[in-house]
Amino acid sequence: MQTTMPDIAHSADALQTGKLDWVGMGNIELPLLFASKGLSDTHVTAKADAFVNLQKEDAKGIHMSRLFLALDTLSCEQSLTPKTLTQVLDSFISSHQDLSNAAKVSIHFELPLRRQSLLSQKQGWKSYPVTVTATLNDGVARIELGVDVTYSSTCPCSAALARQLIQNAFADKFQQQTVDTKQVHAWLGTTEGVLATPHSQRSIANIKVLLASDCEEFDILTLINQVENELKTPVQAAVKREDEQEFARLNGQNLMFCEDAARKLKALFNQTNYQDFFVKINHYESLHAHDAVAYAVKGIDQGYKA
Ligand SMILES: Nc1nc2c(ncn2[C@@H]2O[C@H](COP(=O)(O)OP(=O)(O)OP(=O)(O)O)[C@@H](O)[C@H]2O)c(=O)[nH]1
Repeated sequence: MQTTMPDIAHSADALQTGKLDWVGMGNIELPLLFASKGLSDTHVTAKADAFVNLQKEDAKGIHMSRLFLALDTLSCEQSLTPKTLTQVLDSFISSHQDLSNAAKVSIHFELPLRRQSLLSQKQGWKSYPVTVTATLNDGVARIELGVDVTYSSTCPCSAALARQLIQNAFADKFQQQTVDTKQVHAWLGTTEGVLATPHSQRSIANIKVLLASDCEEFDILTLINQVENELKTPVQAAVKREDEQEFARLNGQNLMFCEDAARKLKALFNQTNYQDFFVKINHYESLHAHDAVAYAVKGIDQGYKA
């Protein structure tokens, strides 16, 4: 004899009634094919958080399996694009008629990209943490793209202090009026000559941009290239000595406090078509045990808050 299975979400009373902002699942394992302009579709091992609101006050709960299965269709039958993401959200809501009128999905993954070395024409893999978040509220979709870009920042204050020590050492060493160029050249090549170096640190820019509402494809490559070209000192993949020397030059010519990095990216994003942007700069100090941090947003009404 076949018995009907209990369906608590439909039949049971809520212990306490009331609306909820978001209900769903976190950390869903989700292999995906990520599609983005200028890249071949890339298999990524993503984790997703999926939610709907619960606006029916006396409903026991939402139907988690319906969210899960909509994401599974995205994983098995489609690639991740703004359009398929919006379809997922549509399906979250259409499968929760009477219960929900808002849906949200957030997908995180590491995107491996081939990156060119600075001078030696070599290439290597570099992985970028990417987050795609989409919401659908009363039929209005909002898609944002987030990425963390790692770079090196050399302290301008430390560089000035180091230069002063070098000047003082030079004055001590070469007290005569005229100096022999060859002798100075050789001396500059010793650790006695350049007796101090400024400190620099691995730094991370957390970027979030709100895509234009008619955006049909992701363009993560342009976003990453824009940020790296602006900061000038991204962490490298393949490095030969000539690349390392160029990296040292770029660091010396692009000294920056966290304020400088935040202002540069703010100026950059103010010239783009993104509806809104959020920047958090983290300089993981090597001078201090704490971090230097700066935030910047576009500053529009109802937009990102710092
Ligand atoms: N709503 C809700 N479901 C949960 C929770 N934890 C686990 N689940 C389980 O998620 C499972 C899937 O729920 P449903 O989507 O309603 O499953 P179903 O009734 O087989 O699917 P439908 O026939 O489409 O309604 C159920 O077995 C729930 O017990 C929770 O905290 N809230």
